[in-house]
Amino acid sequence: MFFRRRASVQPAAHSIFSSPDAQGPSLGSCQPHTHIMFLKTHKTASSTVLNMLYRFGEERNLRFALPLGYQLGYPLPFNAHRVKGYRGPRAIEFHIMGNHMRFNKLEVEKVMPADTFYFSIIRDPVALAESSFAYFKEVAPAFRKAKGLGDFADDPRKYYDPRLRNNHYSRNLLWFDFGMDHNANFSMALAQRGEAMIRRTFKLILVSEYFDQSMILLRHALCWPLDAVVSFSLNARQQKPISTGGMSGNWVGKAAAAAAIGVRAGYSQPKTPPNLSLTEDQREKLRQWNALDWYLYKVFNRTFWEEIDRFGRAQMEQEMTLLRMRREDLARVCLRDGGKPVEAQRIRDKNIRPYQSGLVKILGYELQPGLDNITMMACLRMIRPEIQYKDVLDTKQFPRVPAVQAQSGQLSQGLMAAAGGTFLRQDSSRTGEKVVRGEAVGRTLEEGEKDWDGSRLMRSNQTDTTTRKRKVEIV
Ligand SMILES: Nc1ncnc2c1ncn2[C@@H]1O[C@H](COP(=O)(O)OS(=O)(=O)O)[C@@H](OP(=O)(O)O)[C@H]1O
Repeated sequence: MFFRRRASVQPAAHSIFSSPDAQGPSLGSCQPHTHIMFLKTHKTASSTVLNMLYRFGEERNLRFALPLGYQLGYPLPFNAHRVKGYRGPRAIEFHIMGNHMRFNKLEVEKVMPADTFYFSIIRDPVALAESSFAYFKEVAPAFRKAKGLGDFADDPRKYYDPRLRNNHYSRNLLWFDFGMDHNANFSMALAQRGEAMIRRTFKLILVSEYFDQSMILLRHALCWPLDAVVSFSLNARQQKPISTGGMSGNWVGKAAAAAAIGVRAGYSQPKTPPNLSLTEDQREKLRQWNALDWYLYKVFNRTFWEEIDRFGRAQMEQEMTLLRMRREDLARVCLRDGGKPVEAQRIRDKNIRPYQSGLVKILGYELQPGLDNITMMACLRMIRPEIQYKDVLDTKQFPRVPAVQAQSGQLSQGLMAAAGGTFLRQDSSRTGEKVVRGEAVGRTLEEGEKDWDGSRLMRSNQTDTTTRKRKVEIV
């Protein structure tokens, strides 16, 4: 039985979110899809897409198939037991699944209903490599050893060892995320088999470079109101080099900064920004190195434009105009400084600072001051970074029992510092190192066995009786 209630926060009558523009052009008599699986590929604008799913689901009290940590077992192939609250294949209880995973269809089908709409997003492998190099430079050994992306592109095999953990970020990352062997030699037969596998499952493949067109196709496929697909770009990289010195030059994560707790040696040292410049020859070499991804990009890009032709180019133009106007209107209302993304340490509200990775700054937003409560909440949803948003949803889906923690006194020192209703969770599951500040929790954790990546799995006394393990990651 699905859990459905009226949205807890309705836009106020005078709020921009309740204006007729929020609905967008008519979609006819279709019913909005609420069973959705989004394969969150890396460095493809997937955090922006996930934010929309989070908002849509939260506003309608839909249930998310959330990870125990921040990713669904990634980079291991997905296993249904990675979903918090999973109670076996016959208990289908989730509406939306969208956190990072390495796709594994049979396991996903244990969690999601049969009528689930599957979609994903891809990006040009050269642009994806730039983003991945900047973000995972310190995490993927192949990138770490290279001076710049150009050096890597010139001779990837000099840097690449397929046996080393996290090197998947440096080769055919899309192919890997779709659950296939990213080290396989390219052949047309193999590429076509992979393509066919994706087509069998995924009803829509969006293209990051055509984000607005993607949103219009998505809105029509899901039968969603316009506002549900209006977004501000999240997880964007600052394009200019970072300054050095002080916190501004080496921002290390909000909880780490706030709590001054251990970060990996050297992480707080000033860093030279990575050299991402590429010659045309190097770009071509990257396409060859990522030949499986390049194949996927070409074939699904073609399909994407065929879909737009079926949709109608003129109608696409009209709807994109409305989408962009709406985004500008919402930015004017919601965002400070005319909506420009800002460096994390300039964001006064620490709870909405984006997680930082690699040698570049990841930008976020500040809310316009003085908003009424309802508008403020709706605006906040649009800019809340992925990690913090997952924590909010987790707390809603799994309300915590404060008494348990107080009674047990079993809190693992250094792993969680519960004070004043907050705790620090150290998470290496997503990219390598990460420290996240969460809201009040009332659960007891005991140290358990180690997970595949060396991070610890914790036994958890939580209200959800079926989920026994909770990952608490060590920096
Ligand atoms: N709306 C929109 N349109 C186009 N591109 C966008 C959009 N939103 C985010 N981005 C860019 O996507 C990159 C981040 O991707 P992800 O969120 O998938 O990264 S992650 O894997 O979750 O870390 C990151 O790319 P780079 O800036 O090149 O690193 C973002 O700028």
